[in-house]
Amino acid sequence: MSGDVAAGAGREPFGARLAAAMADHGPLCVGIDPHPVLLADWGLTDDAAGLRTFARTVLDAVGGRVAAVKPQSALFERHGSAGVAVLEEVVAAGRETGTLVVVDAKRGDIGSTMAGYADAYLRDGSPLAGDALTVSPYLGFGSLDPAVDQALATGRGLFVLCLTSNKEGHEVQHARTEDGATVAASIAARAAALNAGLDPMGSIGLVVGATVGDAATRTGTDLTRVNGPLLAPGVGAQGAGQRELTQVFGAARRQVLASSSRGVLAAGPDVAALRTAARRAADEARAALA
Ligand SMILES: O=C(O)c1cc(=O)[nH]c(=O)n1[C@@H]1O[C@H](COP(=O)(O)O)[C@@H](O)[C@H]1O
Repeated sequence: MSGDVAAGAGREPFGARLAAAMADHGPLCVGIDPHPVLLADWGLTDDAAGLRTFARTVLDAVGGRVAAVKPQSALFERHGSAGVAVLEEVVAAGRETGTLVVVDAKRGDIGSTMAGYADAYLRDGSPLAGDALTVSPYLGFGSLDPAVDQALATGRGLFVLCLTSNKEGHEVQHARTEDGATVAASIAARAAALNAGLDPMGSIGLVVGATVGDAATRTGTDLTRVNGPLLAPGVGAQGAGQRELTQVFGAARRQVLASSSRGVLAAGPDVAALRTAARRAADEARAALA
């Protein structure tokens, strides 16, 4: 495994593609999270047909206009194979719009099983393979090796959970490892090693919630050395805004891809209103992270 494996299928590495998309459209990822309550608000049924209309509406509004979209797998899986089939359609349709697709499935397992997830979410030709996948390193960062290898070989990316936006995350992420470093700091250091020397940035990103306050400082997590994208959920519905983005990321802010789901989706189902909400969120993120 190394950080400079050539991208497969002639595709530029994810880190380079994301850097270009963020420069073009602003540092915003719009989450496609079809919560039951949102489906009801939009006048849609809580079934596969409702999911399809919901996701297509979001893509009509923001496809080709934002840096990335992030379908939340759990909310498609709720409907079993019919929901997963819609997720596959969303991945394909999102990629056709030219917007990068981050599949938010937070996968993590022992290495041999992780290879299966890597095939499912990161292999060329797999119907669930977007441009990047969220993964969980809490079975040990090395357990993610199959996903790292597959991502780097196919020009895809990973977002590894590091300092998550939920209030319980500190129980694990602030704990200390055998060498005395915090779990979060050691995860960031492993990502940094994989991204070292890559320009404009590597493809192994981290998830650092915009809600975590000064957790990076308190855990000794040096985000400025990661040289990879920092996905920052928590913007909007979880309470983070421009001030939090600036405070949490400091000197690492140029690597940040702010992520908002309900904060944008609440403007639906009107396509123009969704587009305006996404534009506003992207402009705010750009200003906060400039
Ligand atoms: O990996 C994620 O995207 C993620 C990590 C994290 O620490 N916190 C977090 O909220 N998320 C996801 O980001 C989305 C947040 O949605 P909103 O709170 O509606 O903006 C959900 O799909 C979450 O699962």
